[in-house]
Amino acid sequence: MWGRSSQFEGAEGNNISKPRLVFERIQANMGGGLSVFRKKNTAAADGSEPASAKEEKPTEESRQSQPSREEEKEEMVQSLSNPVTPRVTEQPIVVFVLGGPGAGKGTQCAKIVEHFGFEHLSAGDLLRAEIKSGSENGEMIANMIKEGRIVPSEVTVDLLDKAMTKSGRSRFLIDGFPRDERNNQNWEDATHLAFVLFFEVPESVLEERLLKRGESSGRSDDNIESIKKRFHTYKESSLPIIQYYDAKGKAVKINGDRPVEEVWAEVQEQFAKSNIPPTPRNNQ
Ligand SMILES: Nc1ncnc2c1ncn2[C@@H]1O[C@H](COP(=O)(O)OP(=O)(O)OP(=O)(O)O)[C@@H](O)[C@H]1O
Ligand SMILES: O=c1ccn([C@@H]2O[C@H](COP(=O)(O)O)[C@@H](O)[C@H]2O)c(=O)[nH]1
Repeated sequence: MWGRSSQFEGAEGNNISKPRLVFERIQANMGGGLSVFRKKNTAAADGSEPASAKEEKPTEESRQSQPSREEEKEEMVQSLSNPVTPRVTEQPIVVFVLGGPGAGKGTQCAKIVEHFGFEHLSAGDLLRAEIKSGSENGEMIANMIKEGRIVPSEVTVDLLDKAMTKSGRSRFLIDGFPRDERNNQNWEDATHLAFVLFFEVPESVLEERLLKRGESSGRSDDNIESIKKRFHTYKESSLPIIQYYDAKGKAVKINGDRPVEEVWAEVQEQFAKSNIPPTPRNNQ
């Protein structure tokens, strides 16, 4: 599918189903934050299966307590005219930043933040912060990261969701997510996905970069055992997501195997081509 041959070729015929965009949009002023993720039918933190359809069937009582269409419309009109919460009038803009481990996602995101006023949310950073916070999921997350495995979607989307809400911003660079089909299915269309930046870098170069970074990063997964496992997970689970977005015409492939400034020049071109206005960070 990709023009340039890469060591990271996804599994042949991997058929990613279209995300089911069915979760009700919960906007900031409609009770409880900017929730952009579908929260139903996600796996539990221990990886167990979601609640059964039976459990989710509405009862007569719950049906009666549901607002009618008219009530919902009225609520929406009121929320739109509420001057305290103007954000509901626009969909948040999202750019996914994907690529293999060490492809330069974080490096380029830092530059994009400076020039284009995005909020940078690295899923990996959020998970590492969760470990440090002493959360009950900390040990499980730490193990998954060391093993190069993907943390249960519910945990990651919850962290992203909270970070988006807390930021109070309207344009987001989501770095290192979605990483597999489950992550992708949890994404809700309350945001506008502008495009997906995909940094393509040969595996040998990635390995060299990560080992170098490991000399000072202190990351539990910047060692050769973890790196090999991360590459495996990337090829098996993450590349098909990039291919899915490519098929939708959303992926922008960038050769990341060049000096940082050369990569950055192309990233800038891409942002200039998109219709996202360059807003300085403090004007958001
Ligand atoms: N274009 C580049 N050329 C050479 N080295 C680079 C380039 N971009 C980033 N690096 C270096 O490679 C390492 C990995 O970069 P970075 O942390 O930005 O990657 P990443 O994709 O965010 O990684 P991860 O997925 O592991 O979080 C860092 O040490 C960084 O300084
Ligand atoms: O959506 C995500 C993002 C990350 N992980 C886990 O974290 C590590 C490190 O991620 P980086 O993007 O390299 O910082 C990754 O290998 C996964 O174990 C995740 O599970 N889900």
